[in-house]
Amino acid sequence: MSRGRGRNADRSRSSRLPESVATLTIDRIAAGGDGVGRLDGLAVFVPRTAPGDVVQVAYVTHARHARGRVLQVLTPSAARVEPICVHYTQDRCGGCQLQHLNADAQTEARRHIVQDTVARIGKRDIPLPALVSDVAWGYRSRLTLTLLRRSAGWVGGLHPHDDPARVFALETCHIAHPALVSVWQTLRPLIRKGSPALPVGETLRLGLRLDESPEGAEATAALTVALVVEGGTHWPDQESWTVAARAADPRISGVWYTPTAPTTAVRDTKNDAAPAEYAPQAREALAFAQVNPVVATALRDYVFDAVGTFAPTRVVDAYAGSGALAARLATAGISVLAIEADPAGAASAVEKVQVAASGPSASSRVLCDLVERALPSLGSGERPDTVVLNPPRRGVHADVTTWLEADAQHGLRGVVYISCDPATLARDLSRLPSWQVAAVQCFDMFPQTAHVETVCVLQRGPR
Ligand SMILES: C[S@@+](CC[C@H](N)C(=O)[O-])C[C@H]1O[C@@H](n2cnc3c(N)ncnc32)[C@H](O)[C@@H]1O
Repeated sequence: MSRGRGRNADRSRSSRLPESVATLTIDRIAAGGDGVGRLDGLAVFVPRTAPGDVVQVAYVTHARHARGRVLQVLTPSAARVEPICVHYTQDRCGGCQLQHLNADAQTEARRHIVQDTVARIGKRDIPLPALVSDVAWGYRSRLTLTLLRRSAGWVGGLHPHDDPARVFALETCHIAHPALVSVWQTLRPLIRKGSPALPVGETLRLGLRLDESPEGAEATAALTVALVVEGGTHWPDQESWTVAARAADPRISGVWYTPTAPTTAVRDTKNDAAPAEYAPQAREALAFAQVNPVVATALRDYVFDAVGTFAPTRVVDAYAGSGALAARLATAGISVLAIEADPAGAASAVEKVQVAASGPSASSRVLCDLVERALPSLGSGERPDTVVLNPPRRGVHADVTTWLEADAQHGLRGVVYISCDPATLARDLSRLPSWQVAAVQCFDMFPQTAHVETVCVLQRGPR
């Protein structure tokens, strides 16, 4: 996250600073997906390069590193392949970072990103993690586009990696499920025309989300797609727009609208204090379904087994989403406390856990609260022996790591941390000196990108 902000700040500074030109060899892929080479010890980050490339670059030096752009590939790496998406080359689409690398090179890049980041930020040495992979294309069950108002109508698309203020018109996306792409192609004329009107505003986000996991669906033709429109102040024409959209494509199951800056009040179930404010980022409420359902199933199995290694009787499932793991643990006879801040997610978790809990897991329950507030206020009889953490990209609040470190938690035997951002995982590990990494495994949830999902199993002991 911080690296993303850093890159944007670098980008705007770079546009004002003079460039130098040099030839360099790319050694590795850094977190974020840029290739890195060295010039007299100075690390130069160059997007869209491959380990082994010899490139001529124009670069700008910042405090402790430099950022470059390729002028010419002098000797291409053997790991290079021709990207299959026209937007990757023609529009420099920022959605994928590694389409120009073959599958093996992508796998190595993601494994090393995790290992290097944990060493650099977390100050821990871990073995090079294995990566569980499945399909490389058409895997995304969600597609989020930016809509920009034009003099007449709207343009909808994604941002170039080197110009986040610009939006190019998206025609296709090879990592999104074909049903999403096909619904988007049907919707484009309606959006371009701007009638019926979209919400009142200049910039909107449009999310397309498969209602059902493609695994479970008989065929792509049977899939339906929910639309989530975000931004603007209000949407007087929502009803007529919805009618027009569904007439254009009957696969659209519904249209949800959230004006700019959604904020949800979180009920303090403990002491009835004034509700805390919880602002779901990037509409986390609608993100319960994993982006890549096939790999998500492998990940859930791994997490379930990892929890089992601690022979738990009482588990906290923190950042529980809609409660799939909590319900599975309760079905296995484990008493679970699921904590989820989003009221819609928590409500869905309540339904699942109620059905699953019986016998030894009958005391299972769901708390709609912030994890950083709920954990420190657990009573002594409620303390878990195992904790699952599955936070959003920003990682866990410092109060959570403080709680995991506290002496009072000595009954706690294991932590299973699921992370979609190696940098925040590494930061959180650096705050957990009394926990050692017992196992680490990566999941290829986002092929063609530099993103990777990591599960880190922690047990008590010197690091
Ligand atoms: C990465 S998702 C994980 C969801 C779920 N465990 C799963 O596997 O699908 C993170 C979840 O944490 C919730 N969340 C974010 N910040 C939170 C906080 N501070 N306290 C409690 N829940 C939070 C989000 O609403 C979201 O459901």
